[in-house]
Amino acid sequence: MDQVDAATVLGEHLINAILENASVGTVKDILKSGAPLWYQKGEEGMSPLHAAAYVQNEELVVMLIEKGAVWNAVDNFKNTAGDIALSFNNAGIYTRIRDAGIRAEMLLGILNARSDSDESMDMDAEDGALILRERDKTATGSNTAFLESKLRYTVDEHGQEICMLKVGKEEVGVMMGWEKGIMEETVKKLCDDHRNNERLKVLNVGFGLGIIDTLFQSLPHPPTQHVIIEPHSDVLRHMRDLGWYSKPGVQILEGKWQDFINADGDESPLLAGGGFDVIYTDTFSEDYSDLHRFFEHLPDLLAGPESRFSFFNGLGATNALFYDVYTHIAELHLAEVGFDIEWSDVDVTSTFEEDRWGKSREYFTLPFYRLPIAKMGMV
Ligand SMILES: C[S@@+](CC[C@H](N)C(=O)[O-])C[C@H]1O[C@@H](n2cnc3c(N)ncnc32)[C@H](O)[C@@H]1O
Repeated sequence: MDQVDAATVLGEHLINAILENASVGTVKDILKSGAPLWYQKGEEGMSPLHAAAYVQNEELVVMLIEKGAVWNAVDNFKNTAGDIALSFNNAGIYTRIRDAGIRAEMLLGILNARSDSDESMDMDAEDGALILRERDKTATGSNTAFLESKLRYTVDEHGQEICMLKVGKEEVGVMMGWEKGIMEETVKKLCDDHRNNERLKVLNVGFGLGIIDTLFQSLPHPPTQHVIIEPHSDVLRHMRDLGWYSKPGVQILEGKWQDFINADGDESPLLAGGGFDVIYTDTFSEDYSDLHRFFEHLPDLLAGPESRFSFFNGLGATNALFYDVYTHIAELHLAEVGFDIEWSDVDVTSTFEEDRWGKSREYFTLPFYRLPIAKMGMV
C-alpha cells in the first residue's frame, strides 16, 4: 500500500469511528496510529471535525481542534463543521469552532505582518490551511489588477444601477444598487444623532456607484467638508460626468487611500483639517489585512471622541461561519486601536425583490448584514 492509500484507509477509519460515536480516547488512539486530521471523505467531503459536529460531541471537537483540525474545511455542499453545528443549533460546538478560526486568523495576521517587515521570513497565506485568503491575482483579488481593469456602469433589467467588472468570462458587481438599504442604514447610524450633524466633516473611501456619497449629500445639513478618495480612472470619469467635481464642499482625492494616508505629516490632505467626524470605507479587491491597516490610522484620522467610523462588512459573506469570524476579528482589531463597535443587523433579503445578482458572481449570500459603528472607547 502506498502512502496515499494508507492515509485514505486511516482517514476513513477515523471519520467512521467518530460517526459511530467512538470515545475521545479511542479517537486519540486512531490519531496516534497516524490517521490524518486533514482527510476529507471522497463523496461528501466530510472531515473529522465535520463528523464530530454531526455527532455533537463537544469534548471531541475541542480535542480535534487542539490537535490541529482544519476549522475552515468545507465539504462538497460548501458547509464547514461550524455550519453543521449551527444546523443542529449547537451553540457550544459552533463557538468552539468559531473561536478556533479567530485564533488561527489572528495568528496568521501576526505572522504575515512579520513577514512583511522581515523579508527573510517566507510566510505566505498560501502555506497555511486557510481558504479565507486564497491568493487571487485577478482583478477581484488584486488591487493592482483591479485598477488596470475596465469597468462598466449600467442599469439591469430590473432598473438596478450596477458597476460591473469583467473577470475572465465572468462578470462581478463592484457595487450593486441592492446595497442601497445597507448604505442608508449606515448613514443614518453615522450621522443622524451625531453631535456635529449640522457641520459634519466626512471622509468616504471608494465611490463605486456613489450611493453613500449621495446619501451624505442629501442629509438635512450636507457635510461642510466631504472628502472622497477614489483611484479607478473609470470611476473618476463617471464622477466627473455626474458633476461631483463641482459640488460645494466636495474634495476628490484621486488615488488609493494608501497614497494619501502614507503621505508625511502635514503634507497629507487627510491630516490637515483637524480630523473627520465621520469616516466610511468600502473599497474593492482588498483583503482583510488592508482593512486592518486602515483601522490602524483611525486614531489620527478621526476628530475626537464623538467621531464615528464604519466599513463595508462584506468579507466572508457567503458563509455564516467565515462572516462571524471576520466580524469578531474586526472587533478585536478595532479594540486594539481604542475603538468600541456597536453592531446592528440589516435584513438584506427584502432590500431588492427581483433577482439582485443578474449575471454577477454572488458575493453576499447571507440574510443579514452586520453593520458596524465604531467609536473611540471610554478610557
Ligand atoms: C464597492 S465600491 C464602493 C461603493 C460605495 N460605498 C457606494 O455607496 O456606491 C468600491 C470602490 O472602491 C474603490 N477602490 C478600490 N481600491 C481602492 C483603494 N485602494 N483606495 C480607495 N478606493 C479604492 C473602487 O474603485 C470602487 O469605486
